[in-house]
Amino acid sequence: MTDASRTEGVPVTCHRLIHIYTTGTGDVVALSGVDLSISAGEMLALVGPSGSGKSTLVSILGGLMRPSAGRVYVGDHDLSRLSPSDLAALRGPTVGTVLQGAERNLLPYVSLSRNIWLAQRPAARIAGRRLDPPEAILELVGLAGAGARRSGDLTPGQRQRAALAQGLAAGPGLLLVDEPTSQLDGTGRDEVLAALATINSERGTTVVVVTHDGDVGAQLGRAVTIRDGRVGAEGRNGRDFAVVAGDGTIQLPPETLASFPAGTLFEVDHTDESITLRATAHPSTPRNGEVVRGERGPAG
Ligand SMILES: Nc1ncnc2c1ncn2[C@@H]1O[C@H](COP(=O)(O)OP(=O)(O)OP(=O)(O)O)[C@@H](O)[C@H]1O
Repeated sequence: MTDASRTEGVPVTCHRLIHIYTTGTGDVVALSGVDLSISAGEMLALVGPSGSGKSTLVSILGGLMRPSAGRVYVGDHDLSRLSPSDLAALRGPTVGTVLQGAERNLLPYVSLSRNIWLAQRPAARIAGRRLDPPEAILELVGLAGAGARRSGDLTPGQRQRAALAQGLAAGPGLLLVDEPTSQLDGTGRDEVLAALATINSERGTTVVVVTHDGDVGAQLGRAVTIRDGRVGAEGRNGRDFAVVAGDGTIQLPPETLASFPAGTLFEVDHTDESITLRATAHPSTPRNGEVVRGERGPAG
C-alpha cells in the first residue's frame, strides 16, 4: 500500500458514437456507432486492427475532440455537449491521457517531481481538491525515490511508468493509456502492467489501455475489439463474445466472411437463450441486372 490517496473511478458510456474526419479528399468515417459501457473502477483494453478507430475513441474520451454524433458520458459529463473550454477543464482532473511514446508525456529538462507538479497546477486551483504529493504518485507506479531524476536517465520501462504518473498527477478518475508496452521488453512490460494494476486497485481509477498486444488485453481481464469503427467483439477472462450493438446488429468474426460474404441471407431462429443463423442463400454475380442467389443448403 502506498501513500497515494484513493480517488473515485468514473464510469464511461458511449451510445451510438460516430466520428467523421473531414479531409481535403473527402470524409473518413472513423467511428460508425460505438456502444460501450465501462463501470467505475474497471480496467479494460481496447484492441483491434490498425485504422479501426481506437485512437479516435480515446481522443474523444479524453476530451481532445467532440464526436460528430452520438453521446459519450464520462461520469456525469456529457462530452458531446461540452464547450471546448469545459472539455479542456476536464483534461487532467477528470480524465488523464498518457500518449503513445512515454517521452511525449514528460518534459526532459526538469525532474520527474517537477513534471508532476506542473501537471497538477490546473487541478490545484479547484476548490477542495486534494492532490497527492509527486513522490506518492511516483511510489504508486514503482518509482519511489526517483523524483529528482529526469526522464532521460530512466530505462524505457521506468520512463513509461513515469508517464503513467504524469497522467495521474491531477487525480483523474479515468486514465487513458495509449500503447504503454509497445516498445518494452518482457520485464518492462510486466512492470508497466503491474503499475496499472496497482493504480486500479489502490486508487480505484478506471483504466482504459489501447494495445495491439493480445496478451495485454488478456491480462486486463476485459478486451473490447474495435473493428470498422464499432465494437466488434469482446473477450472476458479468456472467453470470446459477440456483442449486440444499440441498433441490434452483431458483427460476424472476420474469418467467417469468406464463407458468408456481405449480402448472405440468413434465417434467424431464436429462443430466450440462443440465436441460430441458417444461411439459405448468398448473392453471386448479377446477370442482366438481376441478383442471382446460390443455395447454401436446405432452406430450413
Ligand atoms: N486526423 C485525421 N484525419 C483524417 N482521418 C483520420 C485522422 N485520424 C484518423 N483518421 C482515420 O480514421 C480511421 C481510424 O483511425 P484511428 O487512428 O482512430 O485508428 P486506430 O485503430 O487507432 O489505428 P492505429 O492502431 O493504427 O493507431 C482511419 O481510417 C484513419 O485513417
